[in-house]
Amino acid sequence: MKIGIAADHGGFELKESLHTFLTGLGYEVVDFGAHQLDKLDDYPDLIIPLAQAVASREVERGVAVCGSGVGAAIVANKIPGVRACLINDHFSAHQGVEDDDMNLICLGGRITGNRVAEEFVQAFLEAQFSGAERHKRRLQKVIELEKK
Ligand SMILES: O=C(CO)[C@H](O)[C@H](O)COP(=O)(O)O
Repeated sequence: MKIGIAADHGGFELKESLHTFLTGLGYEVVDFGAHQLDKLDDYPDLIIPLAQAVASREVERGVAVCGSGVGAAIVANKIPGVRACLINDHFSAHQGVEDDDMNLICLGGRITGNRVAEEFVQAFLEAQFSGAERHKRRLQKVIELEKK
């Protein structure tokens, strides 16, 4: 599975750590930056290219990190086809995929420790959309809204 990752300065260290973790698990990782720590980064500059790559399916899923994960989630969800969420618990990391077909996970580099973040990301990547009729029906309503 090809995974895209991106972070601003608030998420840089966690993104670097997750890059190593994901490579170790055998995932192909596409790093959309930042490629060095720059305290003047603007998170949309890093997260939009990642979100576009998720929407176009250049990468199958995305991991976006900023200081809190909030800005990353806000901007990623502006890209049609992206279903991003800030994740701070293990249950939502997999249930967000199983029920809602979440395709981009957002994390707070100033909130979540590296080891816990690894567990969230692994749960996210190993989860699959259930395909249950009720979830498909709800997802379709989200897709219809996006078209308006
Ligand atoms: O979390 C974020 C957005 O949601 C940013 O990483 C955070 O706002 C950056 O703050 P600063 O420029 O003060 O380092």
